[in-house]
Amino acid sequence: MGSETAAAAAPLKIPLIDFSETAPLKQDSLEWDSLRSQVREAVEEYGCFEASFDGIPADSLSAVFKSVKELFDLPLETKLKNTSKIPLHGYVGQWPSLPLYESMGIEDADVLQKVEGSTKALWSNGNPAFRVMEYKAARSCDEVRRIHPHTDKDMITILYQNGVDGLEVKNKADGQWIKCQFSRTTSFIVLVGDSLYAWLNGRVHSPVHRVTMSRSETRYSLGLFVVPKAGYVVKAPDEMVDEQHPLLFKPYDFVEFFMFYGTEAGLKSANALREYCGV
Ligand SMILES: O=C(O)CCC(=O)C(=O)O
Ligand SMILES: [Fe+2]
Repeated sequence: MGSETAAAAAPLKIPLIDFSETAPLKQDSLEWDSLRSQVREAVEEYGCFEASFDGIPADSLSAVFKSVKELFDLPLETKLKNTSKIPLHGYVGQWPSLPLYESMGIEDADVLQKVEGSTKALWSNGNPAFRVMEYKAARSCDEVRRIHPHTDKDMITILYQNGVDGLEVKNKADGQWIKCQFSRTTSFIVLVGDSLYAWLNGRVHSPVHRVTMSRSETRYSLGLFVVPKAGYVVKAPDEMVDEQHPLLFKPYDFVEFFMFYGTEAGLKSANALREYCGV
């Protein structure tokens, strides 16, 4: 009885999946099957999971955040040199509704080429975009919203942070906000985006998430956003559509949809993808 009460009161957590022990993975091995089932269950029930992977040297991780801090410490006019017509690519900041938030999307920089090189094998139709984000420390300790609730529009997002928590994911089962406490310094958060949800015709969950912080420490996060290449049409394969899973979205060009998302109507919409091409 006592333990049942304790379990009921325990804060909700997103699933933790450990990729460290099994690297490099052998396809169709027992470990492969077990990880595949864990990932499948996590993306169906939560739309996200914490991926722990200890294969990255600690000095690389600290060097990345040192460079990210230097990047955001640059004068505003320098940061504004990296702008883009595509929403959320290039420099984003100085928004009156999010005064403590800045981000820098890196498209054609050397960093991206390195990222692309190592991910091409995994996502041959993909075009990963890399974005680094800064959430400045607040003067008061009150909870302050740093990013409004939203779903990601891409296929998959992989996030890493500098040890300062803030990401919250809305639980599919009961709508409660789950605070993502990275349980290890070698953890990443993997989130399903709307385009994977559309491509798999609703078989995975694309979770609403936000960033809220009360700590008076600056948070840095790194995001790898896996998006389809320009001109790629996201279309659910026939085998994803049946009586129990009627087609949810008409085929759409990802970049054209993303441009719609960046318009006033797209940003205001509670569900931009449904509004753009819902059946
Ligand atoms: O900084 C984070 O942890 C999340 C950022 C995010 O949700 C986004 O950029 O879409
Ligand atoms: Fe997001």
